[in-house]
Amino acid sequence: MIYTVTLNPSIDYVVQVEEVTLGKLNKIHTDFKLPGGKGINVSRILHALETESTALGFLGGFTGEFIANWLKNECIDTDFIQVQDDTRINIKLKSIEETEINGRGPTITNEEADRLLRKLSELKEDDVVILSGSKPPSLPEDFYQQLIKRISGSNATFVIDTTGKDLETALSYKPLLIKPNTVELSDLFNVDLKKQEEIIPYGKKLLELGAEHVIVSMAGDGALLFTSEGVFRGISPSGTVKNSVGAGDSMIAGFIGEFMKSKNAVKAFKMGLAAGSATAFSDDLAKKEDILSILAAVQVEEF
Ligand SMILES: Nc1ncnc2c1ncn2[C@@H]1O[C@H](COP(=O)(O)OP(=O)(O)OP(=O)(O)O)[C@@H](O)[C@H]1O
Ligand SMILES: O=P(O)(O)OC[C@@]1(O)O[C@H](CO)[C@@H](O)[C@@H]1O
Repeated sequence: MIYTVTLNPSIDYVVQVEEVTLGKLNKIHTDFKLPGGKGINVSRILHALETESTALGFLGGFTGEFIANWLKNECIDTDFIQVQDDTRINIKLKSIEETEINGRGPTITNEEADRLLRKLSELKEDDVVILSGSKPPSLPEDFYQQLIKRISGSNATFVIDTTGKDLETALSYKPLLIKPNTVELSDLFNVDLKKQEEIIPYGKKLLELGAEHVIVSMAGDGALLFTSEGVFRGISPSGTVKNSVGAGDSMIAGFIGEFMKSKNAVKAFKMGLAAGSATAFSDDLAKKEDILSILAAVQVEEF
């Protein structure tokens, strides 16, 4: 079974404003609301690709209800811990450039946090848990580590898509996949990585530190896959970018959905690249037909 964990879900409030002027009244051209949060996005793409998962994490208030209803309508299995405080609203402002304003997230009480920890003590060996996104600040600093210990204690595997210390600490527990983007990788090693050649030694280092597969995503420039078999470069197909929010989550879902079936990392990487680009070319997350039509155009070569 695949589980996704979103500690800090959101309503993504997507607003289009022709030109934003700070300090003035700006009128919205179009707007819409989507369920957001990285693990939830992964569950939605997995479902689009006909791989079922259960979405876990914390949801609260009217905003949490919006997300729960949306996922129910999409027939996605969920088992969220209900919290007292409201789930956050993240603003995705589309203008000449894309600007994101993300909330800090609700207060999670110790009792609510414990309920999630207990849930993750009941896993089976062949379960995979995808841990994605930021933590609300009220959770303990080492909360991801506490979750990973439970997962590893059940001999289940995990994927982690987060940043900084949480990502660094997770490596020694041998994640099946990590997917930093270029900025996140640069931050992790306190360097400024720009070219693909510069990224290679750091991707390899992440394998040495414990990750089984590493994808370094580079938005429109594609991605690099690092495995014990070698390093592979994936080229993104070109298209009209509508919304890059969730492209990284789609890439993880594409990879894991395919890897769970074939155990073939290069084949899974191709599906990840297709799902990432298909989402970048869609208003919401990609649909199955968009992903499959892009898959044929995805190119992967050994680096
Ligand atoms: N502009 C684009 N054109 C084509 N493909 C894209 C574009 N942006 C993203 N993708 C695809 O999606 C993958 C993941 O995108 P990106 O590197 O932006 O991840 P991310 O930073 O984790 O994104 P996010 O946090 O917005 O979900 C890329 O490696 C690429 O395959
Ligand atoms: O604050 P986090 O958890 O790092 O990121 C949250 C978020 O920006 O990530 C998703 C896209 O990847 C969005 O749906 C959501 O708003």
